[in-house]
Amino acid sequence: MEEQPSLISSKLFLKNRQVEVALSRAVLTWKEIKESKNRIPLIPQADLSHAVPVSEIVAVHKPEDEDQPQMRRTQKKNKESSQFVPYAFTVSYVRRMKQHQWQCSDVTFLCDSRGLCEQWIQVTNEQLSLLTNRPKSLLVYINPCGGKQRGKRIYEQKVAPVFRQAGIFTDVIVTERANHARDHLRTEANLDKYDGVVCVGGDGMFSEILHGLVIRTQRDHDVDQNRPDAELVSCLSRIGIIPAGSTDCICFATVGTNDPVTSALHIIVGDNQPMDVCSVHHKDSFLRYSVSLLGYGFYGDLLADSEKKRWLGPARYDLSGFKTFFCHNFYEGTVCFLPAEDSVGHPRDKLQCKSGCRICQHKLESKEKHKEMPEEKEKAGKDSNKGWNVVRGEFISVNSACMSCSCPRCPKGLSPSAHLADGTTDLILIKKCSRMNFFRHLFRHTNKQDQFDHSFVEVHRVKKFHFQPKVDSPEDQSYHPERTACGPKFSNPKISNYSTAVSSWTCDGEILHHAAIQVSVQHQLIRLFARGIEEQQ
Ligand SMILES: Nc1ncnc2c1ncn2[C@@H]1O[C@H](COP(=O)(O)OP(=O)(O)OP(=O)(O)O)[C@@H](O)[C@H]1O
Repeated sequence: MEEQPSLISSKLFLKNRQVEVALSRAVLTWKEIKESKNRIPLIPQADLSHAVPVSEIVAVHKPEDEDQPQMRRTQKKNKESSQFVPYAFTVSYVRRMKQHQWQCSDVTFLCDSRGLCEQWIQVTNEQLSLLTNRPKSLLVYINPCGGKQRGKRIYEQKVAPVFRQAGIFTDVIVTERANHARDHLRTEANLDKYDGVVCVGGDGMFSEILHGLVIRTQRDHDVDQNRPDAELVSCLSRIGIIPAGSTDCICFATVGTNDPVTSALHIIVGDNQPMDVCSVHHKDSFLRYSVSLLGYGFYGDLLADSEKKRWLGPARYDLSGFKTFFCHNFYEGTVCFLPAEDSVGHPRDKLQCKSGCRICQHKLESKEKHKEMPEEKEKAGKDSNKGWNVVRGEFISVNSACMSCSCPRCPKGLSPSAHLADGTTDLILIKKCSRMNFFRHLFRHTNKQDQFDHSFVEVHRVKKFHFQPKVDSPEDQSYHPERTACGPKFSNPKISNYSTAVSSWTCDGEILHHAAIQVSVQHQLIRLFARGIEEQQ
């Protein structure tokens, strides 16, 4: 990397040691200076040098600005060692720990003049003020009932102090009922006042924020969400997720860990991770948005059962998982899908979506090119019935993973190579097989073997898909699939007990009331305060 000129550099003290400290536009560095025994000039010790990118500095302040106990301890220590250098300033910065965890670390430098100390604070603050991607004010929604009901405590004890330190203004709303956050965002929230929205809770709470923001944006732009082919308008506000739920799958897949302080720091440094969203329709009416798992059959049954056991807390997923596995139901239906032919990736290519993902980037570039060629777009529109594939059969599970869906329970995820922002979803079809074979498939989610390498599993990277169960559920009775674009005709045998013939869809943990659905991927509809999973350093 090209070395940039220093904006300020001085010999300061760090604890009892003399250090050479320098700040450039890009990086703050400090190196210990040691006098060698034979008194040749001062020699910097490379192994004692540190470099912090300016973009990862949280704040700079005088130690007495701080009200935290940790800071008071630092001050006390400094007093003991600073009889000769009484002025100090502290730089708080992001420090990478193991497993993608970030911590806010402090380093306090001692100077022998007040003027020098103030100059350092001023020059560093000037550089921080140039980082325009950082949020200055945030609207925070806390679900006090999610996960182990610790959302409020997590926010107050771990997150609010770091936001305060970074000088972020916050308005906090503790929700009083389900859908409080969604309704507030949809109708009342003055979004112009904020640089982003923070969700303290689990995936269900995130889904509320997602719906509130997306619905509000479409309404503000007069977009009819009931039209499955409507081109939706991307949301301007970024969303930050402070994990405080039971699974926190979306936080884990976009940050790499479920740690509230790590998430708070990603918000402070103003990270920006675009994300695809699936819109789900039944006939011509909008049902829901999804960013992670849409699952019919196994996962739909599992979620429906676990909802009845909410009182069990996170353990409900294990219990319902066992029960659903032993029931071993399968469901007849037809899946039509439009493959993502322009995608450079494939669900089995083992190319994981990481920070700065090349595949998501490629898609964005080709979208920009496409925008410049309206006649091609028109042609594509006219041919919208072309290219659809049809699979009929009995399925244990039909899943669509818009992201890897990795979580602490399943670190590889349902589709390890799915991408956050490439405009596609991975459609996984698990056809009828023995219970033992299904177990083998599930077990491969926990080891290095390819979970898609079975004769009864198909996986496709798609832009759109439709599902029609063989038997209509009561909610679907008025649906006429003969009229859909991909046009397969379905018989409707009179089976009186539909509950054994039709499963339900789970859509990011919520149960849908229709089994016949149409799904479209909306490319980069939202943005998160995250950067995707970084390569381990
Ligand atoms: N004040 C509230 N009272 C009751 N329910 C609420 C309240 N605020 C939000 N909710 C609802 O609680 C549901 C569950 O919340 P959340 O997602 O935060 O936790 P979880 O379900 O335990 O975690 P996960 O979704 O990660 O498994 C959400 O669907 C949300 O709509």
